[in-house]
Amino acid sequence: MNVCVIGAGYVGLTTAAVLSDLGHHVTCIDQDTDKIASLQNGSIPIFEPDLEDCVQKNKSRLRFTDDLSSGLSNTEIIIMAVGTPSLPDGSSNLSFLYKAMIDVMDHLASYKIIMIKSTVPPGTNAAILKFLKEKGYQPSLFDLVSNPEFLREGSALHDMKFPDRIVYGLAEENEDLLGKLNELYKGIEAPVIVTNYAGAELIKYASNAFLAAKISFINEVARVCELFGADVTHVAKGIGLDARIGHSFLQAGIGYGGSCFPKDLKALSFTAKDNGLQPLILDAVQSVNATQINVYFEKIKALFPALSSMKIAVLGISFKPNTDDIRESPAVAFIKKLHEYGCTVSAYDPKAALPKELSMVEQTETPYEAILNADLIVVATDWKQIIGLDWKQVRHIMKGKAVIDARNCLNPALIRNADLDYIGVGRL
Ligand SMILES: NC(=O)c1ccc[n+]([C@@H]2O[C@H](COP(=O)([O-])OP(=O)(O)OC[C@H]3O[C@@H](n4cnc5c(N)ncnc54)[C@H](O)[C@@H]3O)[C@@H](O)[C@H]2O)c1
Ligand SMILES: O=c1ccn([C@@H]2O[C@H](COP(=O)(O)OP(=O)(O)O[C@H]3O[C@H](CO)[C@@H](O)[C@H](O)[C@H]3O)[C@@H](O)[C@H]2O)c(=O)[nH]1
Repeated sequence: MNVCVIGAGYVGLTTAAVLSDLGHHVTCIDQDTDKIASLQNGSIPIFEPDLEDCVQKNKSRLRFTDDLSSGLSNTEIIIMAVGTPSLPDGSSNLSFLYKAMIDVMDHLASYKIIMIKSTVPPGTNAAILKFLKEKGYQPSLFDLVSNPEFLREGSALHDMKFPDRIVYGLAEENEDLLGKLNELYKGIEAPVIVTNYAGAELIKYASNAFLAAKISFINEVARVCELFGADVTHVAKGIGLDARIGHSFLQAGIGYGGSCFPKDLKALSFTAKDNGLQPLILDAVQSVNATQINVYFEKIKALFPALSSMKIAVLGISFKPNTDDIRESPAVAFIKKLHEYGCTVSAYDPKAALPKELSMVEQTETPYEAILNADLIVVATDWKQIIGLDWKQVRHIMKGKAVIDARNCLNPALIRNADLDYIGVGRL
């Protein structure tokens, strides 16, 4: 099939790469001319494992352009993967999506399937359909499908090739349309859920909210563990063995970040309130997350009264391992907090860079440079390169002895064996 993907971000690029790998001819369009120029030169603007290889492998079927009209010709399916970031009030900024929809509709000369892969609050697909009809675009020229995406950064290609489910939200039952959609994803084995627009939109939001709830739950349990001298990793293992609960998303730490959970929780909460419902659990999940960094910070302050005059090595900048994405990264928030408190911070990450607003903070090429003469270390992102450091060497070059495991990713015995002090939250 000929497919067009609008938006060359994490989701757009992954979608384009995977669909071309399935044998489709894909045009990926972005309004960011620099991004497109770099893609046309074979350079992938983000770090995502396997993405570059997949793009390279399928380059005969994959094209990047900023020219919508050339990109849309001969296309059967158009996939919207533009950003839907938070507005200051917590609602979703849908302006990129509306603009992209209008641009596409203005170029439509024959029937197309338009799929919205961007994450949008319940009610959005129906509102867009109504908006397009009111604008006078011919309903016979297009079908609008909600097709939320569940990939994780750091394992995006794998997640899209082996999804837990494929979800289609439709305006009404339509066997021909479903046939085309199944052709698009032919080669991907997954249960297919067909529902209405709001159902599809809510499957996406409820999934993210549930996963975020598991994280905030275990983070709150870690705080309780701290009171009673229990190890939260033992508790997580113990509860996770109950098949009804499961082990995943029970790693306590400095909280969830990234481009999705924070914004999607805010947007779902906003949408509920906007429609007269007080979302008690969603708000509690966010409150625990928003205060989790403070829990670590207060603990460090209590242990080290001279904190503000100390040199601190923060290992990890990205919001999670295997990505260079720093959107809503708890590591970045931690670095900011330490810097504002007066500490001298030296940060390291295998792939991510500090944001411009923290340009006064030193970022080193290697973890050992950051650690050199540090009074204490904060492990803020659980990269395997950081977990696997030579901790005896670390002890040798740092000034102090304390290692704060803000991701519960280290083996305390290994750290203590290196004559270092292991400090977690809810850890023995
Ligand atoms: N990042 C993830 O892990 C992930 C996973 C699942 C779903 N999502 C959802 O997918 C959507 C995209 O997320 P992302 O992380 O890829 O975003 P992103 O910010 O990385 O990329 C969005 C891209 O869209 C482009 N764009 C914006 N308006 C455009 C227009 N009118 N025409 C052409 N291009 C335009 C931007 O230039 C940008 O390159 C969001 O709704 C997000 O919530 C993201
Ligand atoms: O036990 C855990 C698991 C995760 N996290 C943190 O939670 C955040 C999100 O992690 P993850 O879900 O792995 O990353 P994302 O790439 O943001 O993916 C989420 O958000 C995407 C965008 O909506 C969805 O598509 C995915 O299904 C969903 O997992 C990160 O800061 C992690 O460090 C924890 O603190 N503890």
